[in-house]
Amino acid sequence: MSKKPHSVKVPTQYRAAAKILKTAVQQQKSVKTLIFAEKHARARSLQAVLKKFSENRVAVENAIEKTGLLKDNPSFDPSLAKVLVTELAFGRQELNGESKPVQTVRSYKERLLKLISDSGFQKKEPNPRYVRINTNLYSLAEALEYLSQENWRRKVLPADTSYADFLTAIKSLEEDEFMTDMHIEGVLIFQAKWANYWVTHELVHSKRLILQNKATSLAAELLAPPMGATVLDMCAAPGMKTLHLCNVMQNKGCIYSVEQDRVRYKTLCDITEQAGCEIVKPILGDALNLTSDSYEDVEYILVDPSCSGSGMQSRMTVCDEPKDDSRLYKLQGLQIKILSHAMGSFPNVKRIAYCTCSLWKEENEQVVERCLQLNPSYKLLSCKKALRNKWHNVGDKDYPNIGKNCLYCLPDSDLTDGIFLALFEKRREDDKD
Ligand SMILES: C[S@@+](CC[C@H](N)C(=O)[O-])C[C@H]1O[C@@H](n2cnc3c(N)ncnc32)[C@H](O)[C@@H]1O
Repeated sequence: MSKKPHSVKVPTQYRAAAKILKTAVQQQKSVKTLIFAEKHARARSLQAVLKKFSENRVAVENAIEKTGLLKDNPSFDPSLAKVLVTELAFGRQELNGESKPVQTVRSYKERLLKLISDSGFQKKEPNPRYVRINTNLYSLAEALEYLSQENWRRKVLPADTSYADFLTAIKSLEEDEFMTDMHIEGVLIFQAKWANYWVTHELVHSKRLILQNKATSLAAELLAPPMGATVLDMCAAPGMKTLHLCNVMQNKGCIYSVEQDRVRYKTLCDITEQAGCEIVKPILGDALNLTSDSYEDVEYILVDPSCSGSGMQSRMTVCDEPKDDSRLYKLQGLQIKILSHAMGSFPNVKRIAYCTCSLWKEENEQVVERCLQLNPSYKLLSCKKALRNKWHNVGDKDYPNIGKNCLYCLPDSDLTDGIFLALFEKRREDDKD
């Protein structure tokens, strides 16, 4: 009796990507976390194809539906179809092997590509690559000297440039050009095409340069603790803002950096040590348990609590993400608890910065509103004024006296990740408002 021939297997890489996609959609899990857990030798190529799918999801899903690929082939795994069509249209533009699913997608190639090009689908231009100088280890002068030696051209704008003109200048950066940021000293801006170039750069490995989005660098910039100050970072890991605070304070003073998650605490310790932070005291524990007995000297506090992350541009969205009210409600409760604890527990505090990488009002304006009600000894400062009015996006005007003082970074208009920021100051006895 003749043996049934073995069917040709789908290459592991496509199967692994499809499995991740399926789990991410069905279990609402983060693609990045799933890739990390996969321990697949080719994590990079998995990441590449899934990122391409996330960027071109509408076009891929539309083309699959209109060609009838899944209807004609009912046993075809829809996640695998999405991976293969993405690779064919937006990735390597060819498929490996002779497995049945690969052959099927190849047979639809012309129709798929025509539908995608006819749809006029325009991929959103990615935002620029921001690189921040870690002044613990490297100076602005050294960085500029290095870039000039490497033939990068610095695009310099006049000192009175408006914010709108600054944004236009970023959009028209040439391939070999870079700019320095108009709000945060030591933030360098490159075309998005250099994103991966910097990931593997020696200056980044040695922590002299830090890959940190401009939006998240605004928190330490606006809190602005002076040299020698005592600062409490209540939600600190992995430590990006602790490190920036350390730079703002020129590595002089004291930063208590609190993190409750043991694994993330270890990362916080490693990063701050490698980055040359001499004033950081990492603390493993719940920030809600800190009392003024041990932290009476705290003058400045950063509150950057866990949030929905809805503003993060590096997240890979692989399906429609409806607003999850019950999750937001829980997060809001924790955010109010932590910010209110910051306001109520430390007698010598002068300023507090609250930030989230969420664009939901529930985690932003509503938290600020509630904490001001609970802690009337604090008032809001205008973030826009602190940026010399060179800013466009503020909070929602439906929150009187709150919205206008808060700040949003919005991906499409500010060319950054999406974040929210509020800055509080302790009232003096004679303060009216
Ligand atoms: C948004 S992340 C902070 C990012 C960090 N500020 C940075 O810039 O790298 C929030 C962190 O706060 C931690 N966290 C949440 N609630 C906490 C609490 N009550 N006490 C201490 N850490 C907390 C979480 O484990 C998480 O690592």
